[in-house]
Amino acid sequence: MSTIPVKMPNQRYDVVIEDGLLKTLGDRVRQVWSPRKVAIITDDNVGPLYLDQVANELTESGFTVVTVVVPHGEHSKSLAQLEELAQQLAAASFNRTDSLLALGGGVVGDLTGLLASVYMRGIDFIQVPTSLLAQVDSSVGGKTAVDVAQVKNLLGTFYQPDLVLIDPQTLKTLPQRDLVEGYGEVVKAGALVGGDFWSLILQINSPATILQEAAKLIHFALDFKVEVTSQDEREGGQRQLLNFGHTIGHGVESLANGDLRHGEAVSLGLIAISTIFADQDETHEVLEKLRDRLEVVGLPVTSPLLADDGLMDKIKNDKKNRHGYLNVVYLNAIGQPQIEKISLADLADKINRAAI
Ligand SMILES: NC(=O)c1ccc[n+]([C@@H]2O[C@H](COP(=O)([O-])OP(=O)(O)OC[C@H]3O[C@@H](n4cnc5c(N)ncnc54)[C@H](O)[C@@H]3O)[C@@H](O)[C@H]2O)c1
Ligand SMILES: O=C(O)C(=O)C[C@@H](O)[C@H](O)[C@H](O)COP(=O)(O)O
Ligand SMILES: [Zn+2]
Repeated sequence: MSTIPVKMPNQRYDVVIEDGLLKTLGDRVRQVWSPRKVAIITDDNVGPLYLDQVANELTESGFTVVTVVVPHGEHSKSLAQLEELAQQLAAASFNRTDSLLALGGGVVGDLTGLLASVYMRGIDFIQVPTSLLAQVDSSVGGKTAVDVAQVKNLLGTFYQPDLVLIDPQTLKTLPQRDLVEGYGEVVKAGALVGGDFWSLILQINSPATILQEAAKLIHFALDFKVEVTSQDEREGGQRQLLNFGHTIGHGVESLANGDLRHGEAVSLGLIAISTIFADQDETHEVLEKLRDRLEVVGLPVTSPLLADDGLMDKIKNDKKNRHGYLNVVYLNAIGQPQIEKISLADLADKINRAAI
């Protein structure tokens, strides 16, 4: 068992990582919350696997449990779904003393976090991430969101959970495609950090090894994410590094309209941005190292969507767009990231010329 304390400017919370943690979830939650009504929000894949266990744990610890199951997949990160959930909470008479628990992947986490931040102007919530992506990235740091107008995360808030409970054992039921896509965010983080984290990534040669090394990967990724987000919650500076691969990645993810998982889109985005900046021996080496690590587990490194006429239209909606200029992240070497300001016109030109 290990606990990573997260100290935000106005709040602190713990990230607890432990095999089999779901079995003691009630006690853990009781350490941060008094008895109250709790809505567990999950999806229709995760629900049948873990909802009864989590609901029983909470009930036995004195909580009154309401359960809500949304359809799995990115399409549930929508305003319509958010409104439906708010109506369900209102129908169950939830008020400011009641709380939410997100049980699932990044979709459930982002949606539940946003709901918690706006329901009655803010109620408490806990993250119980069950996908690799959510365990290494989305459950920590407080970004919440839904997609609107086919723009990723267009509406969202910064809103921190009271607790993050990670049971790596849940990854055993994760389908292989979802395990591997989550690993796209791990490669992103490992390439930013370098050192021992990257050395571990060099040992991962198959989906099976991702699973074997999951606990270590979660620790490395979250140590980094906690450090960055606790110093720059609102993404004014270093937090922008976590968007490595996302400028073009989010563009292709939106174009794919649900056919690409987020981590797959990030994989494409990491290669695309690294190709654009591969103008010296060192940056060429970075590109080849990333390609090797992504390809070896079956992540996509090229897609016709990168040549789609609509790509720049999606990219211009990026939150990092300031008056036609974007801050993009690339690596001078593994572990040596750089944030670079570039005009949209220049980026469009580079994407066309790179022929990724
Ligand atoms: N807030 C953040 O900082 C942040 C960071 C990265 C990604 N995200 C967002 O996260 C989302 C992607 O998250 P994701 O990849 O977890 O997708 P997801 O939530 O759709 O989960 C992937 C699939 O795995 C299933 N699943 C999850 N856990 C399971 C388990 N233990 N056993 C069996 N099936 C399981 C889900 O039902 C789903 O079908 C995207 O919307 C992305 O934008 C947010
Ligand atoms: O936590 C962050 O900051 C990140 O950028 C992590 C990303 O992996 C994640 O996909 C995030 O949701 C992207 O946020 P956005 O602000 O680009 O929508
Ligand atoms: Zn991401």
